[in-house]
Amino acid sequence: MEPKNNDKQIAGEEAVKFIKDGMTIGLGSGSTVNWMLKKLGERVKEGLNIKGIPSSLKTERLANELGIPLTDFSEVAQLDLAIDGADEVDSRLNLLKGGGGSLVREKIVDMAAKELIIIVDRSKVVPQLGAFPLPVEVLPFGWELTARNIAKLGCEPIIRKKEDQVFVSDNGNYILDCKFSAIKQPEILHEDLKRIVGVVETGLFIGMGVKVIVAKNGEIELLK
Ligand SMILES: O=C[C@H](O)[C@H](O)[C@H](O)COP(=O)(O)O
Repeated sequence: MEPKNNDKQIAGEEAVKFIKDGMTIGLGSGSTVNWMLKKLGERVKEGLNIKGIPSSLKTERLANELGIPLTDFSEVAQLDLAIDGADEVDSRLNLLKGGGGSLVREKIVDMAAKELIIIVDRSKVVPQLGAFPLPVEVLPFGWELTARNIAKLGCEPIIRKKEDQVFVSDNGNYILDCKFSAIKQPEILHEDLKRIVGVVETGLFIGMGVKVIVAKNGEIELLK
């Protein structure tokens, strides 16, 4: 059996086949996207003419190292394509994202794209979202109160930490990882969370009409 990392690489590299000359591309975040960026960097060196908008500072750094030209929303109103990873994909192709803490910028970038391709290994495909704790980005001010209000929706929010320090997102905010027993109605949960003052965005990406490239044991499957 191929190691899982290889499947991330296979899914990432497959997505680059959808990138055409002249496109403006949303560049997602995470380890699977990093494989896509490496392949895209090679294509750019060979002469492919594209511009990307990164969805995180990490992606921006890697894209710069790889020589991928970048732009931003002061110059671009709509992206031709966005390519992003996910932590879970359900049977209706709803997504749970934000394991790396990049959910807000990812949602802005992904929603600005005419087409969104999600790249995952098979372990991310689940019948129902929610085994992975749902990342919710919140304002630092009063985050404890925001967390108590979120808890009323049926979860125990945990403040995300990195090396014993509170994790701070690219936007200067905190992330609450919210473990619900199951997320049966993601649309409703997303709306309920967004009504809580202090919540910036949730990691639920619902009904975005995505194509999903799934790699399993070296084989590719396309879900849409
Ligand atoms: O905030 C991070 C993003 O939503 C990632 O796209 C997601 O966590 C998947 O990451 P990976 O490809 O590393 O599993």
